[in-house]
Amino acid sequence: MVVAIDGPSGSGKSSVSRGVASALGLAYLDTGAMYRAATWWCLHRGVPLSDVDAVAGQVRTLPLVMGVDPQHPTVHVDGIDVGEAIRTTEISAAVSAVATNLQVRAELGRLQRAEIESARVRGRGIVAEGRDITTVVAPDADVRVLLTASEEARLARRARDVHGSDDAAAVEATRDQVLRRDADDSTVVQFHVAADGVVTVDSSHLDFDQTVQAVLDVVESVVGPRA
Ligand SMILES: Nc1ncnc2c1ncn2[C@@H]1O[C@H](COP(=O)(O)OP(=O)(O)O)[C@@H](O)[C@H]1O
Ligand SMILES: Nc1ccn([C@H]2C[C@H](O)[C@@H](COP(=O)(O)OP(=O)(O)O)O2)c(=O)n1
Repeated sequence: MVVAIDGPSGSGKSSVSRGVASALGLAYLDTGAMYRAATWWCLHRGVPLSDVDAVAGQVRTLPLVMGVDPQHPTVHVDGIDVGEAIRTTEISAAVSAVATNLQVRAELGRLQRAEIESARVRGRGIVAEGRDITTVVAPDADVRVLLTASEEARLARRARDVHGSDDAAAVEATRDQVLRRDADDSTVVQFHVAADGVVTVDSSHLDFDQTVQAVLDVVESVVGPRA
């Protein structure tokens, strides 16, 4: 089974997808981490992100290994564990420049399809999450979900993650990496409105466990009850 989940920043894609994958015994692919790893690789190699062709060339050499265990997802580039390095504010601020490069999207989309196919062939199935999984990377997925949440809820969640608080100052400090990044990313991929056949789950008024359950309910409604 392939489950595709898209949505904006802070909607809960990564955490909820991991919860769903764990509950169903599926692999888990964080495609945002692949764009972050590509950004890290270009900066590590001194490639200016404004040079579209140089970035695309560098990403074609990306020696990326994604660990797809939902309990312990990992990201290695050239043998280096970059799991923490790709979550820094520097990468969060820079990643849209790489994610809006259409040559990069073609290359990473190819890698993502290969990961999904390899999970399918191994008979394990996978939950893949990002911005264009339901529409471009795996439009034929068995289950397709758009996970949304109000701007207010998304900002508060990210503020708690990054600053340990959701007071006004923390929310303001988070605005760039949530709303500006979504606005930039939206110029090349549409993840605010569900495409045909994609089920919307709005997590604004749900807690984490309720959101995982809501997605599991969608899975069950599409593929039937689990054995
Ligand atoms: N339904 C929810 N209610 C409250 N907090 C949530 C919910 N879903 C996710 N979170 C929390 O919000 C934060 C952002 O979630 P994350 O999975 O990183 O979102 P995304 O991958 O969409 O950016 C995390 O700390 C996560 O635990
Ligand atoms: N399938 C995808 C996944 C992520 N991206 C882009 C969008 C984001 O700016 C970056 C990082 O994604 P990530 O899911 O880690 O972002 P969050 O911080 O969880 O909101 O990559 C994309 O363009 N397409």
